[in-house]
Amino acid sequence: MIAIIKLKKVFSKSSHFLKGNCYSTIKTIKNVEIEKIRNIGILAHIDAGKTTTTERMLYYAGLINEMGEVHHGNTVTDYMDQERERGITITSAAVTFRWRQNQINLIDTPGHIDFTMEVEQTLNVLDGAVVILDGSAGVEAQTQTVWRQADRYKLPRIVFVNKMDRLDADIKMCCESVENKLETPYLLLQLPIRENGQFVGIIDILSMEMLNFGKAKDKQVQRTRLTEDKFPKHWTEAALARSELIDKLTEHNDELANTVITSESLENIATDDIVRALNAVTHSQTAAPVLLGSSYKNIGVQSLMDAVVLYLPSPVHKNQQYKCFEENLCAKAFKVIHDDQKGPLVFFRLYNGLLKSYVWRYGDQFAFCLPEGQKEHCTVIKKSNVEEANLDKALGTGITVPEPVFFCSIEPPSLASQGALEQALVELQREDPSLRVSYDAETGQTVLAGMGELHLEIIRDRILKEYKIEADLGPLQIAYRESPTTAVTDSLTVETRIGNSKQCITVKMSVVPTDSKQSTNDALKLDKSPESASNIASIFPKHLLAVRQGVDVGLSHGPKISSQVVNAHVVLHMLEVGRGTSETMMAAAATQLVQKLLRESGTDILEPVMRLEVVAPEEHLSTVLADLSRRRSTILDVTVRGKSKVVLAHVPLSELLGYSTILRTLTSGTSTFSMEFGQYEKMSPTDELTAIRNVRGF
Ligand SMILES: Nc1nc2c(ncn2[C@@H]2O[C@H](COP(=O)(O)OP(=O)(O)OP(=O)(O)O)[C@@H](O)[C@H]2O)c(=O)[nH]1
Repeated sequence: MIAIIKLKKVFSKSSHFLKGNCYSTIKTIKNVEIEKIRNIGILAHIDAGKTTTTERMLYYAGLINEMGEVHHGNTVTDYMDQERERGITITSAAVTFRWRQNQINLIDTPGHIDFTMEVEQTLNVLDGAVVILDGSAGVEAQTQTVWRQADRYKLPRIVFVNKMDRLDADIKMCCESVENKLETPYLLLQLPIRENGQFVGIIDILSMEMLNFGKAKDKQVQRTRLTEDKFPKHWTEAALARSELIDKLTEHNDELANTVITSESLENIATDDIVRALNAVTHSQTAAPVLLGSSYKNIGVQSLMDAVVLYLPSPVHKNQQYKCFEENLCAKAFKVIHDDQKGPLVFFRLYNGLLKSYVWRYGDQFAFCLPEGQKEHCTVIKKSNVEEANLDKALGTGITVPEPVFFCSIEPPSLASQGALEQALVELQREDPSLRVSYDAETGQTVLAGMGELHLEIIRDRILKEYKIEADLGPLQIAYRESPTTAVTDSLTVETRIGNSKQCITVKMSVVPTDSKQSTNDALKLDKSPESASNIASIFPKHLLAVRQGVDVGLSHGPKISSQVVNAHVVLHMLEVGRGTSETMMAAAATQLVQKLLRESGTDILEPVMRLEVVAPEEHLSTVLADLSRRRSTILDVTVRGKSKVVLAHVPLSELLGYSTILRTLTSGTSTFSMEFGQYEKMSPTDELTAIRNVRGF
């Protein structure tokens, strides 16, 4: 049995469709052969039309009777209040529907970079994906990001070029952008039909048919065979595109290449042979099939659903990786949602075995949820009877949690609501690993760190609406980092006397700058040199743990602006602890020494630099460039996209606060932008001074 299972009541607050329908996946699964299941995600740049396309799919599958629209705030998958109000997807939503005897489990994902964590969690459990492009924009910045993410999970993909009804839509440009920007050969399967400039239908170049999708609510697609005498223009175009497709496919598929060699002409190649080759090529991810349409105008969505079934893999392939579990149950948790009554609910995909109760692996822990009605909801299973090596191979390394680049303090409206706020933050953080919550002992404040302005704004909104707490958010601040400039070594001895007992500790450590690519998780290293070896070997594990914790605290506050220290290792050379010395004191001594070392070494401030893409009409290009030059930016490229110019630049995040309003004002609302985190970069001395002044508030 395999499924993406959504647990009961997840959507109970607002979704008309999902009410009472929550176990449907499990029920239908029993009647569907595994080869007929598709676990897919919809991925794209913001506003390409993911939610609109999903809504059409649900309608054609017969799951809903009316199609919702994003601008009416009534789509099935944008179910949160914040999504409906803002017309954007914030959280992934899973829906299940039947399509021509197949079962499609589909996850609609957010396009905005601030919610990239949602995409990452989702990709972890999919078998394939539909990547949607805006027909007038082609591959955009966030498309490249999600494509790279999908590459990491080796997901077979098909591309759907949406918004072909727009006058500036250009299928050729879109295909070329797939090849150039995603570095993936495209396999174009359809051509647009335009009448008086209007997009009215599609030519299927495999079957050599014209597809007419009728009026808005029609579910039937009318197919008309293309013949040379009746439709000479379309026929010629389609015949040419078909031979180009076969030609390209033979480069990636030997079986089709052999068929072509033995066949008299390309026209004789059977559609089934092409479909088989397309299926193999898509699975191997050597090229991507491209389909087109306009979801909003209800053109092409049924063909896209057919393509999902034809070209994207069933779970069978991935399941092979989990055979090592034999009779054991294996499932991968990918999403947690909090329900008012039931507490945390976990979405997971089941790979192997039989589901009797709920089991998941989250991070490096296995958790086992007992069936409903039993008090104890969660127990951690420390050991599995599956070999660790097999387990890691099957489950992979898990998701990558992006670095937060913004933070702000959060305070409850009154002391009485402190507990409720803490609980809300625990729950929100469990749902969203890209939200970090910490306590700053120096200021006594709770600090939220997140992916962007919108991310933290949505968190505040959710605290207000879902938890009814009017929390105060401090001003948004940039998450700077500090890195040590030189290696330094020092030691520290601390002695205290409480009553008759004396506590004493001597510790010697170094702070060593490292390459930025080296992980700073687990920053403490042990000195393996002969002089230190015997002392290090004699340290009790619990003492080492205390030192490790102390080092982490020491690194969390750099000497310049109290920001996280990165690109550093701390090497422990020696630890001597007097009898009766507490672990708290050991940790405190380690913290004190690390901070002393950092002061001695001195630190550089690093700032987050974003990859910014601005799409502006030609007449506003010079204004946009002039403004960017005042923002310490590096212009990487300026390209043409239809009638617009696309500017790609590296810009420090601190220069982009409130950029959406600025760009709107500068270009009278005609331009759009998107940005993603690029890297941390060292600041110049003058910029450092400005940053220090800003952080310290003078
Ligand atoms: N002209 C045109 N507009 C479309 C089409 N499909 C979607 N739209 C519009 O584009 C806007 C964005 O559509 P969505 O479906 O919300 O896009 P999305 O990719 O889900 O957006 P996010 O989830 O917020 O990233 C909405 O106003 C849609 O009505 C289309 O085929 N043609």
